[in-house]
Amino acid sequence: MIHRRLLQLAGAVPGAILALAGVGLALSALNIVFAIAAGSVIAALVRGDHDLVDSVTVLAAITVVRGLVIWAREPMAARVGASVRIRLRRRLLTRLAAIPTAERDSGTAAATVIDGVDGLDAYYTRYLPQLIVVILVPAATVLLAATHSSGAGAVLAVAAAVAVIAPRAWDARLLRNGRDRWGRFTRLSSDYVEALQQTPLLRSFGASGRVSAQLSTRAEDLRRSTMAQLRVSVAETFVSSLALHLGTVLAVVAAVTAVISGSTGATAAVTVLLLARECFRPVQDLGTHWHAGYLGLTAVDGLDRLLSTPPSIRETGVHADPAVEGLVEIVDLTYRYPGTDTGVAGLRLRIAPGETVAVVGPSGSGKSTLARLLEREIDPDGGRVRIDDVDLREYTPRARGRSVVVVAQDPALFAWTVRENLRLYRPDATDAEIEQAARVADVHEVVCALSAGYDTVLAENGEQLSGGQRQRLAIARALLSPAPVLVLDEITSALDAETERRVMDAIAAAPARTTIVIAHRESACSHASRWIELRNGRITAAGEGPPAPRATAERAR
Ligand SMILES: Nc1ncnc2c1ncn2[C@@H]1O[C@H](COP(=O)(O)OP(=O)(O)OP(=O)(O)O)[C@@H](O)[C@H]1O
Repeated sequence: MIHRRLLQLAGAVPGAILALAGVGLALSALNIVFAIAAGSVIAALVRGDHDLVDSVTVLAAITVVRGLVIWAREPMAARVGASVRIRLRRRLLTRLAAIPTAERDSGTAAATVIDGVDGLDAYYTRYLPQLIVVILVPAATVLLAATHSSGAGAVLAVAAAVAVIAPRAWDARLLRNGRDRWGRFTRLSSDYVEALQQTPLLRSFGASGRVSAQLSTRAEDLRRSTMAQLRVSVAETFVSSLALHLGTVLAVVAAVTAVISGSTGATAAVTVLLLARECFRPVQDLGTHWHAGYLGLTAVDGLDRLLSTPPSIRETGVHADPAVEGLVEIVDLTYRYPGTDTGVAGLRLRIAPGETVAVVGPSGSGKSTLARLLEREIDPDGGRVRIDDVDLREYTPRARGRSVVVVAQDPALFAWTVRENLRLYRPDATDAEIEQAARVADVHEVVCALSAGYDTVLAENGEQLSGGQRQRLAIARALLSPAPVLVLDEITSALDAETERRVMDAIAAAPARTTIVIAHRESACSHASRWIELRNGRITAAGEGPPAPRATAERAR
């Protein structure tokens, strides 16, 4: 089955598929020559002719060349497969990066990017090249067999056609079952990812048993769906094999009948038998590759869905120079989450270079949405954010990353060394600069206490650290960034009052940057020269200096 969408998704593979098909054709040609040569050797033996040195040399040479071709084909197929997988994964990951975190389903995304793409490998590198071989080789073999016995040629032609065409009757069903199975598989993956992420929570609420029962039900659903698919697959293979075996027997019977009737020589029967094998070999191989490759076919919907999810942002900016001053202008900024009435509306704010502005407001008032817009995780429906007179959308991703850094409340850390994590925004930061940033963020002592200090490899998302330690590492990482605009989104929520004061004092004492502090607690805003208050996505109050403590407490309600 040729799936046009899969060909489009793979990109520039037709050349590579044709090359692999060429190798397959060369192998089949060698097999056919071998069959003809072997037929004449056997016929010569039957005739009592023992001068077989030349013929045996030819057979040995073909065997060696065949071995070499097979040896060359495997790395070639592996290379083509790897290049298709890399290209597809790059496209998928680029698209995933443009989908806001809240709209992603990690389990489905992981299943699609890992299993779905892996499943396609066999389709591109085995099935499609073999399809070309199947179109040409059986036809050539039938013609050759017909020169020895027209009856045998006719039988082979019918059997090969049945073996190739009959299983297609099940294709639609197979694809339908495959899609159903893929849907169940991705659902199970999502549930597993979620259960693994939330294991401590589930355990503490005594919900592990319930979730594990739900996982068992989903796993059973998947098993049933897989068995249904296998049943169709077995029926299809049975019909195909029957055609191949009956075809071989009937072709030989036809050739032997021709020999008995004297219309052809004894060599013909042997040659037809060997040619029948070569006529059906590609068809059998196609069946095998189909079963390996159609797993990928069933993933095509998932791939397509991911690739056609509209990105929340389009990277079309060409402004490659990062901002230097850090002048932030928010002009009539409006964003509504799709299908809701929530977000932010008509925000206007001008922040001078080096100024610190606090953004306060009750939960759900739009503070993090503003941070997302400043980071360009999402694009506004109306209005704009300008940094140093350039619209955020006009920066290239690299220039934007060097202009604004957002530190989130629950920052992401990688399973790299502490040093590599800290170098995220500035790969060329020296060890001394890294240590200095860690001291400013009050996390140097914590890092030194780790088994290998700055060379300690963190667990996934820095899970061996406390929430507050992770926050401070993220602050140190942001301080190392050359970006002149820093957005701190509830970064001290996990710190005690004393550590929060030290960290905020140190940030304020660090070289001046434009800083936007989003916080519930007034203690995090003590260095602000101005504050604004958001309610229901709008600026409802503003003032000079840090926000008043009482007012902040009221706002947080
Ligand atoms: N992905 C989303 N899809 C739909 N609505 C959302 C999404 N994220 C946030 N919202 C809604 O947008 C509004 C603003 O949310 P936002 O996260 O910006 O609030 P916040 O002020 O940062 O709250 P908090 O102080 O609790 O972090 C809320 O009403 C929230 O429910």
